[in-house]
Amino acid sequence: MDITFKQVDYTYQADSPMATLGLRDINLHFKSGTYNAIIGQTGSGKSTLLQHLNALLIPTKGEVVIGQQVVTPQTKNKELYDLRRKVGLVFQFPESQLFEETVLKDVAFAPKNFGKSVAEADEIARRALRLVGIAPELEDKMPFDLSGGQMRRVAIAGVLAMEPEVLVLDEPTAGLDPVGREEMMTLFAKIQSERNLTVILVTHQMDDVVRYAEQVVVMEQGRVLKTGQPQEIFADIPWLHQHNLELPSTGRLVQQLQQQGFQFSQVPLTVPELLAQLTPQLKQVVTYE
Ligand SMILES: Nc1ncnc2c1ncn2[C@@H]1O[C@H](COP(=O)(O)OP(=O)(O)OP(=O)(O)O)[C@@H](O)[C@H]1O
Repeated sequence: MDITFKQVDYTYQADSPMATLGLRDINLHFKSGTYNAIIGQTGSGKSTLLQHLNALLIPTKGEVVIGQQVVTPQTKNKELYDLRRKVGLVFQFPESQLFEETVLKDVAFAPKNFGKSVAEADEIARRALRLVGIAPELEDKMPFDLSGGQMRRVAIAGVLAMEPEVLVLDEPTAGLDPVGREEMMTLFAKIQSERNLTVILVTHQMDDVVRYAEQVVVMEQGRVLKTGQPQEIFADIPWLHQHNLELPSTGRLVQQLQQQGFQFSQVPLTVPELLAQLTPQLKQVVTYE
């Protein structure tokens, strides 16, 4: 599903003395089936923007077009039922929202709620559980008897069981160890390609942005500062510093190598790119010595 923001403002507590502008003049396009990342400092508006993707918040000015659905300040809640089914939102620490007495019931809750029979909903739930790597023998356990990583997978299966076309991920690997993070990110990439989903990921992990995102959106103070491919966003190290944005790990290494006199025509974003530029220079050093 294509998603377009047209001149969107969002004001918290509009028409009150406490009014705070959360988003200002957002113009953005997320192409159907692509993997997008949103980055920016704390308070830059990332979560506010995400909540517009399934109309948890609706713009106070402008419009958001999600597939066929146009959401404007006048849109009524009852018009948004279909949209909410098509856009799955994985919040930070989604496991905190598990509530049913068994794993299977928890995952089957959404499809039942959206009108499927019990048998159909259970079948959809089992498919989603297999996709996230939860074995059949865990289906009858209480969610809270599982490990933290398994609970998170169950919560994600609950979102996938809605069979969404768009998957919105708000720091989905927060609190996981490096192995758990890697597994989770690989899982999202697999789901995206298998189900041809549009993915929109908010993260502070720049290595994940470089590895997975086709488009990166940089936010600052409620505005979009820049959009582009990772190569365009991470090419300018002084610009990243100026806006307090982290570098991917290769970027940090490149900085140290530059201080030692090594030169890079463009900032390498992956280890193979780094090696391709570094190896000839290392050979020269060895030759001179
Ligand atoms: N419920 C709220 N009421 C009033 N202001 C809010 C509310 N939620 C967020 N804001 C304000 O809106 C702005 C954008 O906040 P938002 O949470 O979208 O940023 P963020 O980039 O997601 O931050 P973080 O990385 O910490 O999650 C901030 O100035 C914030 O203080």
